[in-house]
Amino acid sequence: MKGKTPKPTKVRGRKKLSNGRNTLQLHFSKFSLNQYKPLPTTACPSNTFSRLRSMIEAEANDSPVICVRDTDEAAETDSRDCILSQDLFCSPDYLTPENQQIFNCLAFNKDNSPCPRSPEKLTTARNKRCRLDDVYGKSLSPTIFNDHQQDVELDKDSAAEEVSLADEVSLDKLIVAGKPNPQNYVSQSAAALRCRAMPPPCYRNPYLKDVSQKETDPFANQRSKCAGFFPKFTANEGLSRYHTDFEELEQIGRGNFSCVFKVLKRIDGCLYAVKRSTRQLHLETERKKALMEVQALAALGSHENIVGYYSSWLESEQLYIQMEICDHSLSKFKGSELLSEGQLLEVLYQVANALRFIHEKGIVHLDVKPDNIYVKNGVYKLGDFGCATLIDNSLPIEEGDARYMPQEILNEKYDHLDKVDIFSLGASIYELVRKSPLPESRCHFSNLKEGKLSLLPSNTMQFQNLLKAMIDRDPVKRPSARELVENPIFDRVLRTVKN
Ligand SMILES: Nc1ncnc2c1ncn2[C@@H]1O[C@H](COP(=O)(O)OP(=O)(O)OP(=O)(O)O)[C@@H](O)[C@H]1O
Ligand SMILES: [Mg+2]
Repeated sequence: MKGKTPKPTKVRGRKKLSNGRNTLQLHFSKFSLNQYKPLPTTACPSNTFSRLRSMIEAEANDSPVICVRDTDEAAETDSRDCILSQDLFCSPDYLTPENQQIFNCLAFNKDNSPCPRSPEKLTTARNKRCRLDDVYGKSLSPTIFNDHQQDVELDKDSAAEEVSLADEVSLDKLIVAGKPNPQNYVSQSAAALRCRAMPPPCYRNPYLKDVSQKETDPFANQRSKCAGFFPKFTANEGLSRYHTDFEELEQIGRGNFSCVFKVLKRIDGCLYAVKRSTRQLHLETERKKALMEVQALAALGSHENIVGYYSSWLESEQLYIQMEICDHSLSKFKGSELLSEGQLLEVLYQVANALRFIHEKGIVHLDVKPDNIYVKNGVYKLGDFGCATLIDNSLPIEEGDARYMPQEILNEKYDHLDKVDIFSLGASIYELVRKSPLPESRCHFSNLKEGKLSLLPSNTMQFQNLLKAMIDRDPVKRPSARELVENPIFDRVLRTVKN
């Protein structure tokens, strides 16, 4: 079709551009990386490259055929073919000479010409063979890989096989060599590259029963054979997503398991909080456990009184969670500033609202405490879902800070998990009223766990009775989150908000 840009097709590691009528040929087939010496900018053959550029433009404009033959081999090739060297345009980064300046000469970006596209995935036998060659290290100069690296030999029979794409990344056929065959080998770097090509597994979100029934990992078999090859992305390798995407400004918090940083996201210029696990999660079981926090946040979706969740990823075996940034947590008020009853009712109402939302979704928090309630522009938000679990007791339970836990959970009775959150919220408010931290030792806080509150002379009886109900020894007698937000005591709060 006139003016239609031809679709690139990958042939034997080269890019073919042809619309059948107008043809453009570019040959660099003898352009070996070993031979390549970067040209000084002044010595750049600008004529050749400007011709190259005008040919590409002519091709896009459906102009007449122009052929440039830079090599002898090019002359032998069918003039209807149009080949751009795969080595030139589609090499993995580690093959590219460090100081390569060829694109400077092409200056493609100046006129916003599109970047060369990655080759499309083909299923032809020729293509697969070509890729197999790569695995065997034939098509890559051995000098590019480190010769001193340990070689891994491939099963010879597999050389003739047509492999599927999944097979390409399979190391089923790799056997640690007794005697390396120089023809049939793949260096560890190449094997590692194959492993890198595997997408990470899809974890099942246990909080979304209907959506993700099972984990999907089509590469599970191959993955197990790649142990030791998985990349450990670090800042040193320049592959850190954290450092690529964010500018770290300052540390704003630290918990038992993580550090939280105030960061600037480079691409959108906005501030976020990024929480990074302090421990490295070496085992899959550890990773899955840590992931439950983000899975809970993701399953919940957004709510004004829950800290906003944006994204998460694993890097250097640590979990990173990108969240909405808040001003500070309520622990700031412990023992120092006095919060009025009106302010405390505000906290109570908003956090109860968050609890109502999460309980209705079948999730419980299990670590409600002032440290995990954040404030942003006067709005209170529940954060740190590291202990979140399902209300129906179908997931493992790891209770949070023992100071805020009711007796039944310490006795491992998990029948009313939603009421555990109610108790913890009551205990948190009680702590803020008293301005002194709840005692660490068990005997000292046994009164609270018995449902006993000391008198709070500066607070109304209505307020004290509500707190007392929230920390009742019997979980059944505690109000639910819904009953809590519907309590007439909050009419005051709502009236103030409306005004
Ligand atoms: N989104 C946020 N905005 C502002 N500060 C935050 C945010 N998230 C966490 N923080 C701060 O970082 C501290 C630690 O965060 P968090 O409680 O999530 O870590 P943790 O290791 O899971 O803690 P814990 O010891 O309670 O299990 C919080 O108490 C709070 O002060
Ligand atoms: Mg915390």
